[in-house]
Formats: sequence, structure tokens, C-alpha cells
Amino acid sequence: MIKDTQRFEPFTRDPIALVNEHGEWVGPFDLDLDEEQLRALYRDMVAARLLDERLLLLQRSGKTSFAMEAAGHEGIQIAIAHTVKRGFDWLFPYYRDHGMLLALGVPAVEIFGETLATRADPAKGRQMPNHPGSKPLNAFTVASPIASHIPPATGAAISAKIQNTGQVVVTTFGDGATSEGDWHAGVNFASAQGAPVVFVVENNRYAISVDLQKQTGSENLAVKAKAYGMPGYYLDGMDVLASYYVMQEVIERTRAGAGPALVEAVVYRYGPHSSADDDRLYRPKEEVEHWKQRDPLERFRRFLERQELWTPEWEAELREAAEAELARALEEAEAAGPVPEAWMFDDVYAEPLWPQIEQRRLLEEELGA
Ligand SMILES: Cc1ncc(C[n+]2csc(CCOP(=O)(O)OP(=O)(O)O)c2C)c(N)n1
Ligand SMILES: [Mg+2]
Repeated sequence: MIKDTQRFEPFTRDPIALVNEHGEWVGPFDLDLDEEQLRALYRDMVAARLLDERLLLLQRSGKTSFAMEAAGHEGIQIAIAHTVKRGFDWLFPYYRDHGMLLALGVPAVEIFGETLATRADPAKGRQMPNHPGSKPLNAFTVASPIASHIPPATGAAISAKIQNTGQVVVTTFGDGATSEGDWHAGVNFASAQGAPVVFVVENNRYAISVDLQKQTGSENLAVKAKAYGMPGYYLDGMDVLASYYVMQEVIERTRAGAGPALVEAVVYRYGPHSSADDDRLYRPKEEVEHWKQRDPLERFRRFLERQELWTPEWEAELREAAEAELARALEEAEAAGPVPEAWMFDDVYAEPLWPQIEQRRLLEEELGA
């Protein structure tokens, strides 16, 4: 049954793409998404790019300490948000996935609250900026230590399998994560247990300043799946439609009981690693310019224009609406006010132990609260 609906082969020589750089459909099957679905993909990609810009501005204006840009990653990120069952499947994202979480339905006010550590943050200001999550949407809060979320993602999938819930876990990470021991432990155990988890590497070729060639001797990252006995899909992650169709097929194959899979989404990050990095020191400007020609938003815009689904007026309209919503959410997040310092002691244990009680008292005394 899975075979009948299978459109994609694992381990292809070139990344799977369905739309070329001119915005032409080059897929071997007929496009079957309706106008509303296509427009929603574009709308969410634009919103992700605008959120990215806003988060950087918050860092530049001194309102938060840190920002991590995701421009260039939108194709695969938005595709994932559109192919999981929202609020049912589990997501174990990483720190560059704020646009994906926004598209999944995490309210912008919560993302800004998390960034600014205000009362609008469901994590109560206890996370680093750019580390959102969502309990109601089953999005695991981002973990900073690279690849440390991979074994928990596998664990959640094993739990779903044992309880026969029908849930799939999707976890994302960077190319650098595939060099970590935690990554191999999590991927190996998922395969051994037939866990319903899809591993997605957002391969932007760099782990901060370290080039991919210094990370691995493999021809690409998708082939690593072979050794673990699972399919590895090599995907153009800057092509939102290829990302959509591949993720849809891989998620549903996993949901049907075929076990885990690995997807390598080839992307590029246009900005530096973070607001604390100067990428001019390790990559030539020409390389960045080269990848800008493949911009996921621009490519999909050309596609929509060919389908007569895009006009400059619509673009202006959706940008204005997204900007207004982000401005409103930011205002609400700021108006919520900073989290009280003593919140750091909450939720450590169901019932606080004496050290927390004592430390809290000392802190409040110190702050004159
Ligand atoms: C275990 C661990 N080692 C080092 C770091 C510091 N660090 C933060 S991000 C990063 C690079 C990760 O690169 P990659 O996985 O390719 O993701 P990208 O940032 O490129 O999206 C490193 C080394 C860390 N957070 N955790
Ligand atoms: Mg990387």
C-alpha cells in the first residue's frame, strides 16, 4: 500500500527538486495542491522571513541579548509545519526553527515573550532567546546543546509506538548535529526499535565557522541513513514544494509503520550563525550571493506568478498584514512586563525542596521584594 503512493526514491544522486530556479514545475507528477494551500505556504514563508528580521532588530536595539537568523531555511521549515498533524504529532525543533513554529501555530506573542523574557513567555523567561516551544502544540522546547534533543525525540517516538497513538515525531537539527554522539545514539536506537520518527537535517553547510567538509567524509548526509537501515532522502530544502511532498510522503510512510527515515534538506543561511558571529571571516561574499539566487521565497514567488496566483498587490497586502500582526504581538509581549526573578525557582520539583525555598527567600530579601 505504501508502495502505490510512493513518489520519491531515497538516496538519489541529486537533491530532489520539483520547481526550478525560473519557477517552473519540473515534477514527474501533477501538482495536486489547491490555490489556498499554495498561497498559505507562501504567506507563512513571508511571515517567517519578517519574524526573522524582527528578532534581529530586537537584538540590535538592545532589547534582547541574542538572535539567530533563519533566512534561507524557510522552504523545509514551512513545509514541515504544513505536513505534520498540528497539535497531534510531536516536533523536536532546534534553535533556527522559529519560523516553523510560527507557521505551526505558536502565537507570535509567545515567541517575542520568550525572546524578551516577559510574562508572555510560557517558559517563564527561563530559556535562551530563540529557544521557543509549545506545550499545547507538542513542540518540545529547544535544547541548546547540539543534538541533545535527538535521543528524547526517539524516546517520544518509542512511547507513541508502544501506546499505538498514531503520532509521528519530526525532529530537526543542523549538519553539525550529525557529528555528535547523541545524534548517532538517537538515530540508531530509533531504527532498532522501529520508532515513528523522521529526522530532518537542515544542511546549511556550516556549523558556525566549520565547513561541512571538515565534519564528515561522507558524500552527503542522507547516505548516513544506509548504515542505520532506514531510507535517506536527499532534498532541495529551498524548494518548498519538493519539501512539502517529500515530507508528506515520509511522514505518512512512518505513520503507516515503516519505521524512521532521514531527510537531508539542503539549505543555506544568508545571515551569520548568530548575532555574535562574523561570517565574513570564513565564507566568501560570492558564495552567499550564489545561494541568494536560489532564495526559497523568490523561487516560490516566481512559481506562483506563473500559476497566476501572485500579484504585487497581494504581496503588499500579505506583508502589511504580517507586519501588523507581528507589531501587535510584540507590543503585547512587551506590555506583559519582565518575569519576576523568583520564577526561576518554579517547577523545579512538584513540591519545592528546602534549598529552593531558602534560595528564593534570600533572593527576595536581596531584591527587597
Ligand atoms: C554540544 C554542543 N557543542 C557546541 C555548541 C556550540 N554551538 C552552538 S550552535 C553550533 C553549530 C551547530 O551547527 P549546525 O548543527 O550545523 O546548525 P546551524 O547552526 O548551522 O543551523 C555550535 C557548535 C553547543 N551548543 N552544543
Ligand atoms: Mg549548519
